[in-house]
Amino acid sequence: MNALEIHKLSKEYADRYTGETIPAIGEVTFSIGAGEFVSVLGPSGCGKTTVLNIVAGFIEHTGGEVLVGGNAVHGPGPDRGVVFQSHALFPWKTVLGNVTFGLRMKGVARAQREEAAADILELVGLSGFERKYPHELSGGMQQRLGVARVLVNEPEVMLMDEPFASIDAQTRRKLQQDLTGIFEKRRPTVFFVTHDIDEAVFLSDRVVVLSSRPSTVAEIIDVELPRPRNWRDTVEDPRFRDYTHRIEELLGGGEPVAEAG
Ligand SMILES: Nc1ncnc2c1ncn2[C@@H]1O[C@H](COP(=O)(O)OP(=O)(O)OP(=O)(O)O)[C@@H](O)[C@H]1O
Repeated sequence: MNALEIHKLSKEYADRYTGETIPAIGEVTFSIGAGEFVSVLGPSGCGKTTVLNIVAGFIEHTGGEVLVGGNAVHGPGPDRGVVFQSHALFPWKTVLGNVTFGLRMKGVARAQREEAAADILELVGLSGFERKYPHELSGGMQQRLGVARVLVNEPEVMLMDEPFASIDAQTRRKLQQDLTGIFEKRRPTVFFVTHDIDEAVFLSDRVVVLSSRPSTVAEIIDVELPRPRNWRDTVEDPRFRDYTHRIEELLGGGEPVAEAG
């Protein structure tokens, strides 16, 4: 069974002033297998965040179906964990308090939640920072804490909406590398929204490219690059450029790739 199934999803917004109907998502169908990393890319305003927010249960869809672990989505739930761009950490809680919050809500005993938190903090490179507060961490560390906080709850699907968008280019590369390492060790199911083609190809098993609004799936690219991945080796693989060129073409921003021969 797929961890996430999106079937003929559509969404219309009503314009707040005119009441006019705005079709945001035309018809989108794709699925994500358990333990798979799938990115969604598309032109600005095509509805990527809308799809993610529907899967998260933050907004209702107009048509079609979204299933998480076989159950229809009609609101937020603990089977989905969202990593926000702006971290959404609790500023008054320590690193440990932020990571264990979800487990506490689920009634997991203290010893068990602290053990789970220790594992996750080790995985994301935040061991030793348990007693710090979010404001004492760098932007990159806060982002890793955001990932840890979601991962520790072992959601059916982890949703990430441009988590690195507000981070400087240098740190961003490092965080992408870290996220790949975390993914390869834990294999969560990830639905990742991004504008960055290189990022999508580097991180993903598959990239879903959406058309402009009202969006449909233009193409799904299977990224057959070996894991474990690191930036240096991955960009040197000629297939990496083939994938990014193909996506550029689909988004209408790149030169057509010359036919071989
Ligand atoms: N609450 C809303 N009311 C009306 N229209 C909306 C609302 N939210 C989004 N839209 C419209 O729906 C379309 C899709 O928006 P969405 O933010 O999902 O796109 P996106 O692909 O994530 O955009 P970007 O690439 O710029 O982040 C846009 O045209 C947007 O203006």
